[in-house]
Amino acid sequence: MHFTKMEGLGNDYVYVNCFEEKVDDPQRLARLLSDRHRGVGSDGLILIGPSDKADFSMAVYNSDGSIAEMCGNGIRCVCKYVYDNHMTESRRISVETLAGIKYLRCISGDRRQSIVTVDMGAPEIGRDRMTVDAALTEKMLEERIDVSGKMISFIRVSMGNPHAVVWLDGLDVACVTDGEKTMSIGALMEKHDAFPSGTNVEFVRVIDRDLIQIRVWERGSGETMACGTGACAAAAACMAKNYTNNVVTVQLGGGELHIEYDRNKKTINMTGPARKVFDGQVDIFSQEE
Ligand SMILES: N[C@@H](CCC[C@H](N)C(=O)O)C(=O)O
Repeated sequence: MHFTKMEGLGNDYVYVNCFEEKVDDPQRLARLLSDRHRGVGSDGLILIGPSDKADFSMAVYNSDGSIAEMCGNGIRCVCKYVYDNHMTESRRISVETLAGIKYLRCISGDRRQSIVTVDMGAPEIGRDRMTVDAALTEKMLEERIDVSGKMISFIRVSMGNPHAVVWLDGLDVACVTDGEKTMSIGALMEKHDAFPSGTNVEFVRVIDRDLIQIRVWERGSGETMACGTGACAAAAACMAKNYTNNVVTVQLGGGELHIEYDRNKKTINMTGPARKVFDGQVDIFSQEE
């Protein structure tokens, strides 16, 4: 089976072109290929296929094989993949995902790297799934849960997939940045009863009204170098709390994303890089879990 490894800010996935390849058990394949010691090594698997509603479809599997509705860094790479492989001649494409149809524009690029903007749709904030503007007028957006004896406040945000945004102020920094302990809060929140479908967790530090820094514990993949939907969720939560302006730079371990909230459409645009790492070929029958 042919595949391409691609990454956005170090959030890396194995991409398979399902116009040409048949994948019988994508969840198992995701686990096999994502293994950083016995496989290709990635945060998950992304299948690019046909769609009757959009130009292409994208299916996302985390490294543990679980299904995700959407992947922000991954979808920018899909845009680069289909353009570079002449599957479209247009720099503007639509992609069907489990979180709806997303619209993308490849702004610039060469063989190695492209810059892509994605309309990520409307963030839904809090239990009542409010828009950013509606949430701005609300006082009680935050929820509190007991995570292994520690009370953690967070804001629930859906970008089509679930997120919990936690501010670092007031939280002992060591407990989210310190090796295994980072994992413990993120990992415990991911599987907490408060999130029936699990959750991604963003740990946010607001630098000023134009800049935030985040680390993300991803559902199904653990801590990653970057998360596109996580950056949008964190930015939306900051805007809803009036901590930042409507245009914000999000710094992640692997680099920066530019996030813009469109007041008229109520949607978020995300701009960032998409890079090809290498093409490869794998004999999936010889792979064992
Ligand atoms: N890395 C992604 C998100 C991938 C899916 C996520 N782990 C989930 O299960 O929802 C991104 O860039 O958005």
